[in-house]
Amino acid sequence: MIEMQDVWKNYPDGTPALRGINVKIDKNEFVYIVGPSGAGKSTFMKLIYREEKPTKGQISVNGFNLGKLKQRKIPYIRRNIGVIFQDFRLLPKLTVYENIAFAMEVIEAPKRLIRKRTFEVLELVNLKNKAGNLPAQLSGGEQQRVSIARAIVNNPSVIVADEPTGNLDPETSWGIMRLLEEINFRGTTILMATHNKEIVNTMRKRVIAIESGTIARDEIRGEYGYED
Ligand SMILES: Nc1ncnc2c1ncn2[C@@H]1O[C@H](COP(=O)(O)OP(=O)(O)OP(=O)(O)O)[C@@H](O)[C@H]1O
Repeated sequence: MIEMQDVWKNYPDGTPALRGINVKIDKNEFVYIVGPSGAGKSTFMKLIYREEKPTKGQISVNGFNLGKLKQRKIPYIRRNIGVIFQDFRLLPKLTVYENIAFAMEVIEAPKRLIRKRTFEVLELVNLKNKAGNLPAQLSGGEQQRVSIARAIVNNPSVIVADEPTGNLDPETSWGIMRLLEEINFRGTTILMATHNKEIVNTMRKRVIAIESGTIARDEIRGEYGYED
């Protein structure tokens, strides 16, 4: 469960990005974060995976207060939250297999488990046959599937996806959405920031709209609501 109480974020240069966010997201929800460019969506996500800290207010993930988190507990939170980006962010010199396994190596998982689990997620994203390829040898959709495999390999309870279909054509985007739906169905909470009107309006999930750093809308089976 994710909870924010009166969360504010000003960047060091003074830019106000979030202004008094209150929200609760339950285990197993699928939530779209929408809103105009610059509204604060990425900042909202970054606070959750602790890339940024709030200027004011409280954030908790699975009962852990992120503000009071001891340094040694940070790996636990990071492992519990998988992150997916628009530009994939795979390590270019590592193979598909190695990119995924690396996420388990950094948390010092046992070798045998790494091998077993990496093949398991490669199977789930249907890329077993590309295990030995480098990212540059894959299509955009395939690269995004590798990044999804990497995000879920440590069995996180939450996936944060910041415009995961932003660089993909419509058909490939739908493939990614089916995969995220499957992962959600298996019990992972998913937060996805997107500008994709068609996806939001077709899937009809919870929609949180952020405008000028505040929550302008929060609907259970919401719509995209903008024209871009
Ligand atoms: N590191 C930073 N330093 C200063 N200002 C920042 C920083 N990151 C974001 N901002 C500013 O904070 C505000 C919110 O940005 P954010 O990236 O969260 O918006 P967004 O809704 O994700 O936008 P987009 O849809 O274009 O990705 C914007 O005014 C932006 O310029």
